Amino acid sequence: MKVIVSGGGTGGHIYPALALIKEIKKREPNAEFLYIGTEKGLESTLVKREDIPFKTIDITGFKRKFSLENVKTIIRFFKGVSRSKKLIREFEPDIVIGTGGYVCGPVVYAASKLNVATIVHEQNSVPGLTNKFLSKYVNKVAISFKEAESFFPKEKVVHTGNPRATEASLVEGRDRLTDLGLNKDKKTVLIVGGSRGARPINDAFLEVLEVAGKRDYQFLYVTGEVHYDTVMAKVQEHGNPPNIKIAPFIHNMPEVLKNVHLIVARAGATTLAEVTAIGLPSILIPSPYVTNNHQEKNARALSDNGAAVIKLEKELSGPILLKEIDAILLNEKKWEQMHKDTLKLGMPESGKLLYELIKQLIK
Ligand SMILES: CC(=O)N[C@H]1[C@@H](OP(=O)(O)OP(=O)(O)OC[C@H]2O[C@@H](n3ccc(=O)[nH]c3=O)[C@H](O)[C@@H]2O)O[C@H](CO)[C@@H](O)[C@@H]1O
Repeated sequence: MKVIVSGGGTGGHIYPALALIKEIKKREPNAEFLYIGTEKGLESTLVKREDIPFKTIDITGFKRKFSLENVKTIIRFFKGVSRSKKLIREFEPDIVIGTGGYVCGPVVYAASKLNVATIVHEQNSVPGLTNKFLSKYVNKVAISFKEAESFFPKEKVVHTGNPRATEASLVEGRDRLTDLGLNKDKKTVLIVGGSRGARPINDAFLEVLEVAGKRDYQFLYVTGEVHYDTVMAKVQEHGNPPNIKIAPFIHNMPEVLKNVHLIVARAGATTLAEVTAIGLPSILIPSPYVTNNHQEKNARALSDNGAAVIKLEKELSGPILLKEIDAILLNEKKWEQMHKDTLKLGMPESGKLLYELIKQLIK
């Protein structure tokens, strides 16, 4: 099988693509892949770490308001389509799969025009602009939340879930805490603001750093690459508590998720696919800066089922965050209930479902 995958910008679009590649490789070791991304996006770092051929196109996002930038974006889009057609003709894929982010727009569109089988994978409960546009041209739309169904042509929608759920559920639970300077026998809270970090979450936690430093449990605090130096400076000022370890970014996050007891995070859809796959209780602070407030809707799908506690950014403060962490981590019964309710929402079979959809289209 020959597959082109395209998705990028942030981890939430890239990791599902990488997880899908892993899933196909597991079943068809001779399968060949080409990943198309942008040079500037996070995908250029993440995909290059894997042994996957990577090519780029030059494209920017579309602004919702009218602007001169949008005219340039349209020109870049058509240039991207023509470069994508070239790459597709050279590689001769059986299928082209887009996992969101604006880079997959020209790639998947070009494939549909060349009559190559196409799928877009939507991670969120409310789709982004690119996937909505592409849904008119593709053969199938694979969704992760049932709530996304109504945004797409009904006959094309298949509820596969997010292949990263499979990766998270299958990963070995080797001890990553010791590697990170933590105690593997203590309860651990992971604080992470999505693939690029989130300043409001960082600020809230920094407010209570000294109190948190006296807790019996410990923290793995992932700041995001761009915020790392600022946070580190503040942590040093507060005496660098030994039960709090700071990292800018974590590679192979599913391994770490298996080692922690609670996650405080944004409500990015791929993170949620991972936590539900393994039943990890969460405190979610949806980003209010995303299209159609989709993170809050992602988060509600969990909290409405007892799987997560939501704190909106406007009601977030350090003491409130620590109180919510205590309420879950120090109450076995509550933790157990959240664990069970979270697990019920998981779709660890997602990788297989998406693989089967691909096979159906290319047979
Ligand atoms: C600001 C923005 O537009 N965010 C969107 C973006 O978020 P973002 O890229 O933050 O998406 P997610 O939270 O869904 O996924 C992050 C991914 O990165 C991984 N990870 C994260 C931190 C780290 O240190 N190491 C690591 O590997 C996580 O395990 C996960 O696999 O894509 C998501 C999926 O479409 C959307 O739901 C989000 O709304």
